[in-house]
Amino acid sequence: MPHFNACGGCVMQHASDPFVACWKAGIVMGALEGQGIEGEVAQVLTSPPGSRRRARLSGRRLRKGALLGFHARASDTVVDNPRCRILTPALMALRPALLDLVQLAAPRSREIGLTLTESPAGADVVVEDARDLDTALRQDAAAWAAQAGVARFTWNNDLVAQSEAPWQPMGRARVVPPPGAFLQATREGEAALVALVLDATRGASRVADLFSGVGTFALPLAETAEVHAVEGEAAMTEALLKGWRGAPGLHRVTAEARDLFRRPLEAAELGRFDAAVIDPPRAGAEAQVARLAEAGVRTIAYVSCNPASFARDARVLLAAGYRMDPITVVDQFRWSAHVELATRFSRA
Ligand SMILES: C[S@@+](CC[C@H](N)C(=O)[O-])C[C@H]1O[C@@H](n2cnc3c(N)ncnc32)[C@H](O)[C@@H]1O
Repeated sequence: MPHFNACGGCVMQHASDPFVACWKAGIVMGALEGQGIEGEVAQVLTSPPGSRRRARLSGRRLRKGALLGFHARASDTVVDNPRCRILTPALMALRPALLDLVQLAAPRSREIGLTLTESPAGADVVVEDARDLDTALRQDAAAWAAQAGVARFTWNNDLVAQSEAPWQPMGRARVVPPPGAFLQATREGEAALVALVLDATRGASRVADLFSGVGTFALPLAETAEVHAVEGEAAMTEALLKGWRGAPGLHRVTAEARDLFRRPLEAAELGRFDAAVIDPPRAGAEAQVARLAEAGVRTIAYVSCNPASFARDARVLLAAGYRMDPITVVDQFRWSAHVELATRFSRA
């Protein structure tokens, strides 16, 4: 653990897996207790080392060379980490090329952001806060992408090169997410969450997938149910629908770009669903959960990346008469303080 003391990506690399699992379960239990909820953590499913297939790193150009890594704890210092133990081997193999990219793209005065996503077609690389592209720099950037062998390369929202569409398997569909779009951080974590969601909604024939992203849950659900996916980013719903159209035989999937904080699905709209999946960002889904409770949707599979907002939303559902199943912690951010979980709420 050579970078454990400095790198902010991992705070618990010195601890055993059972200790970290227990610690994370304790964070969830603490959040529930804070809302006066008695709950149970049934299991903790931790993604293995070397499995993070999506990460946002920072890069800084130096007089000689470059730095590439996560930030130091509570600091804006970039910690260069040539032996990172969390990224996949394919992303680590890209590191020498990425250091060249930092030298090409970063202005002297500030760092750049690099969002890396592994796909079966090759890496999807996005740089942000990079130097402005002129003709010469665009050519250099395209040459970098060709030499690095990345599938797609986006520079300050500008598509510079694409040798192949960086698709992701979602059930039997193939989805090409927009550059930098959200994806579950590890394949193992995604598989665990999909299995939990499918299990929680088993038997449902019409499912609302709220905060659907590019279809991580919607497309596997469409094997057995009609799905209406709702997501804030139109580019993500478009990618989802394109993936669905390319996978004949699935049940009908419809999708809607909608801000679920300001305009949650109303109880009247929710009446036609016998199950809902909800996977909000860290803020939780206060407004949407209130409508789900009002509508009385029978089964709700809740996936959360923040135990505190989850516990607040859980309290609303429990007060409305729902029962909460034991919780599964899905740890895609091993050695960090980040905690994700999934459970089912149901009512008769
Ligand atoms: C935790 S991600 C889950 C995505 C998807 N369920 C998955 O597993 O890949 C949360 C999603 O909510 C979307 N989102 C964020 N704020 C939103 C809002 N106000 N209304 C609708 N969607 C929003 C994000 O774009 C992101 O795709």
